[in-house]
Amino acid sequence: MDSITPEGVREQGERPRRVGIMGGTFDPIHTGHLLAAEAAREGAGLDEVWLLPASVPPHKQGAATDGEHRWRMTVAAAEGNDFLRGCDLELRKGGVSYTIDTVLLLRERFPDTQFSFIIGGDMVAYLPNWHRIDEIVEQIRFVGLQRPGYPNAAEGLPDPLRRALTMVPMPLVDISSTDIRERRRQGRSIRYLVPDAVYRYIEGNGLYEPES
Ligand SMILES: Nc1ncnc2c1ncn2[C@@H]1O[C@H](COP(=O)(O)OP(=O)(O)OP(=O)(O)O)[C@@H](O)[C@H]1O
Ligand SMILES: O=C(O)c1ccc[n+]([C@@H]2O[C@H](COP(=O)([O-])O)[C@@H](O)[C@H]2O)c1
Repeated sequence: MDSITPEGVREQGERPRRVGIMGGTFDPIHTGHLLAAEAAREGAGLDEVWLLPASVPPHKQGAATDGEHRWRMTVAAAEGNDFLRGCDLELRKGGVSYTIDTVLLLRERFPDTQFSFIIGGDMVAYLPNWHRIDEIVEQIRFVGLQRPGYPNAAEGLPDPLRRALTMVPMPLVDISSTDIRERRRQGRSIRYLVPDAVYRYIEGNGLYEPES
């Protein structure tokens, strides 16, 4: 039975902190990522979202920009938002960033935290192909960002994956890191596609410029 304090406030005990992990290559981190983090936080009732840049992403071809630059852009993107923070666990570890390894480490380091992994709607259908996905599903939940006007990708998934996934709505934001890199190569503007602090970092460090 819950106790009633002298002030009449019911004490229900603390619930575990809920943290969403938003993993990505973040080359560079952009406004679409931040809107996704915020939609997941609100839609899934998360207390915080941790932005986790991968060291070597498992399913991507080609080398990503140096991890230190991607980390600094991630920190810059999180600036000024108390619900957002960077997590450098995969960059510190190095090598290919399989989510199962990260999840096991996080569970060990933060046993009282409830973790969810946030993924874009385009990723949901590929979840069954993730390395040791059966073990990941035993450890954490997923939050998928539903694209408006698109069928719910979760419905095609087998159980228990389907049960482990919560879909939340997010406005369609047609921004990708690939497009941002391409714009820089062509000398076109990327202003407002990335947060101002990230824009200044990219300009200040001459990132994604055409090879001279
Ligand atoms: N515009 C967007 N809206 C919603 N989710 C996004 C968007 N862009 C990326 N994501 C999601 O963010 C996560 C990390 O994405 P990633 O860092 O690979 O960015 P990207 O823009 O897709 O990169 P690239 O163009 O280099 O493939 C993935 O789960 C991806 O689905
Ligand atoms: O572990 C896996 O097999 C796996 C396969 C594809 C993607 N992921 C993770 O999903 C996140 C988004 O990946 P990406 O390639 O869109 O940057 C990132 O944290 C990856 O490490 C993980």
